[in-house]
Amino acid sequence: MGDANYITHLLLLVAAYLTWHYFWRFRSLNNIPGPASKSFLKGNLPEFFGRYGTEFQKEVALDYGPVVKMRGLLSRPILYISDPKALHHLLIKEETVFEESQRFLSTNQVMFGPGLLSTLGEHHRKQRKMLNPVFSVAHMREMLPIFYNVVHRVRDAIATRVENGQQDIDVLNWMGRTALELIGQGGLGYSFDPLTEDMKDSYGHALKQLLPNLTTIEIIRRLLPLVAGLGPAWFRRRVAEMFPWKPVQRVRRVVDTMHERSMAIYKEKQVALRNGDEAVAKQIGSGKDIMSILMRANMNALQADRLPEEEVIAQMSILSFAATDTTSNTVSRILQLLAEHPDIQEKLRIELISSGAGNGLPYDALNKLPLLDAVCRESLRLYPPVVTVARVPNRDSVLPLLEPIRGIDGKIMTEVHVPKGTEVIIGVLGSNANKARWGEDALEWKPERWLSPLPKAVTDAPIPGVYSNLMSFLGGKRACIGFKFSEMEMKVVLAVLVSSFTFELTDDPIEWNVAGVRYPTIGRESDVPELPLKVSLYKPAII
Ligand code: HEM
Repeated sequence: MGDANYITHLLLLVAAYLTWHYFWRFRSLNNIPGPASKSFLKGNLPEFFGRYGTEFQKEVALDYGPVVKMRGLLSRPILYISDPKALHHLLIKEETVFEESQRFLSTNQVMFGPGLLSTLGEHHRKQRKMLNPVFSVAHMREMLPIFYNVVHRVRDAIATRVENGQQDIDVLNWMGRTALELIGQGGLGYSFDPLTEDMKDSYGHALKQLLPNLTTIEIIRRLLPLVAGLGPAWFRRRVAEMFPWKPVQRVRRVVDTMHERSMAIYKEKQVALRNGDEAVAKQIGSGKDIMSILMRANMNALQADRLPEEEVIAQMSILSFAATDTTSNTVSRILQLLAEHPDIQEKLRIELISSGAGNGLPYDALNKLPLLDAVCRESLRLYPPVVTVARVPNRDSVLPLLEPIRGIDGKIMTEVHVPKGTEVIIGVLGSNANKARWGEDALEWKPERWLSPLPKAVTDAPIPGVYSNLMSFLGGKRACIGFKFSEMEMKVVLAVLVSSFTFELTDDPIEWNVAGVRYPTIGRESDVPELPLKVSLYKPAII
C-alpha cells in the first residue's frame, strides 16, 4: 500500500512537472506551426537526426515557413529557424545569450578536451584570438604550395590506377585521405599518408568512424550533460569503458586513438621548437603549419593569454576532426554533381586548363576563377554538409522576424518569444534554399546563378553567414574558423583533378545520410561510407 502511494505521488509529481514544462514554460511556442510528432518520448528526433532524415529535414526547412516547431525528448519543443533577421539576432546580436547546447559542449569536452568546440564566452574568445591569425588570407597564400604538392600526389596516385582505362574509384576515400593529409601538413605539420599505397591510417580511420557512430548514440548524447560532471574523471572513464553498448565503445576507441596521436604530434613538435628554428624548418610544413605557429605564439604570449598544454592538444584533435569529413564529403559531392552534369564539368575543365589552374596558380588568381568559384558556392548552398547546429538561450529572449509568420490559429506574428532552455536549430538549408529569396529555382543546382548578380532579396536580407550570403559555415563569433582553408582545399582539388580526369556516375545508387556531417553510402542498407565514380584520364580531343 505504502509503495503504491509512493508511486502514485511520484507519477503525479512527474505529470505536474511536465504540465508546467510544456504548457507553461514553453507556452509562447504553442502557436508556432510544424510537423506532427509520432512519439511522446522521442518527438521528431529520430526523423530529424536519424540517418534517413534527409527528406524530413528538407520538409522542415522549406515547407512550414521560417520558424518551425518540432518536438524533442519527452516532447520538449525544438525550434528550426531560418528567418534572416532572427538568425542575425541570435548569432550576432545576442551571441552571448544563444550558446552552444550542453549536449554539444559535453560531447566535445569528452571527445577532444577543452578546445574551441567545448568552451564558451571569454575562454572561447581567448582560444579563438590565438588561432585567428593562422586562418587569415595572408597565411592561406603561404600554405597554397603545400596544398598543390599534396593534391598533385593524389592526382598521380589516381592516374596510375586509371592509366589502362576507366575504373570505378571511391572518390570519398581519396578525398578523405587528401583532406587528412592537408590538415596534417597544413594544420599540424605532420604527414599521415604518403598517398601512394592503398593504406588506412588508424587516425584517419578513427576520424571517419566518429560521426556515423555519434548519430547512433544521439539519444544517449542528450543525457550526457546530466552525467558529464558526475564524480572524478577516472570514475567517468571507468563507466564509459564498462558501458554495455557497442556504439559507445566504438566512440570511446576512436576518442582514444585521436588523443594518443594528437599527444604524440604535440610532443614531437615541442622538441623541435625547443631545438630552434632550424629543427622546425626541417619538419613537415616547414614550421608554416597552424600548430607550429600557434605553439610558437603560445610560447611567446603573455602569461594571461597563454593556452595550457591540454588546450593546445585539444585544438589539434578538433582541427583534424573539423577539417576532414566536412571538406572531403563536400568535394566528393561536387564530383558527383559534376558527373551528373557533364556539360558543366566540361565548361569547368576548359576554365581550369586554359588558366593553368591544375599546375599551380597564385592564391588570388585561383580564387578569381569564376566557374570554379560558382561550383563551390552553389554546392555549399544546396548541399550544406553540416545541418544540425543548435543554440540554446541562457535566458528568455525575443527574436524579431524579417517576415511575419502565421501561427497555427491564423494569427500573424512579427516576433517569437523564445523561453530560456529552448533548443534552436540554425536553419542552414532553410535559409540557403528559400524560394522567396533565391527564386523559384532555389532547389536546383545551378552554378551559373553565381555568374550574375544575386537576387536583391538575397543581398538585402541580413543573412549573418560568413560566406557569400550562405549559412553553410554559419556566422558570428563561432562561425567556421576554417572556411578559407576549406575553400582553398576544394579549389585546389577540383582544379587539379578536373584538369586531369573525367568523372561519370556508376550504376550504384548513392544515398546521402544524415550525421553531424552528411556522408554517402551505396544504397540505404550499407554502413560503409563510400562514393564510387567512373574515372578516366582526360584526353584532349586532337583537332
Ligand atoms: C565544407 C567544409 C566545412 C564546413 C561546411 C564547416 C562548417 C562549420 C560550421 C557550421 C561550424 C559551426 C559549428 C557550431 O557552431 O556548432 C564550424 C565550426 C568550426 N570549423 Fe568548420 N566547416 C568546414 C571546414 C572546416 C575546416 C577545413 C576547418 C579547419 C581547418 C574547420 C574548423 C572549424 C572549427 C575549429 C570550428 C569551431 C569554431 C569555433 O567554435 O570557434 N572547419 N564549421
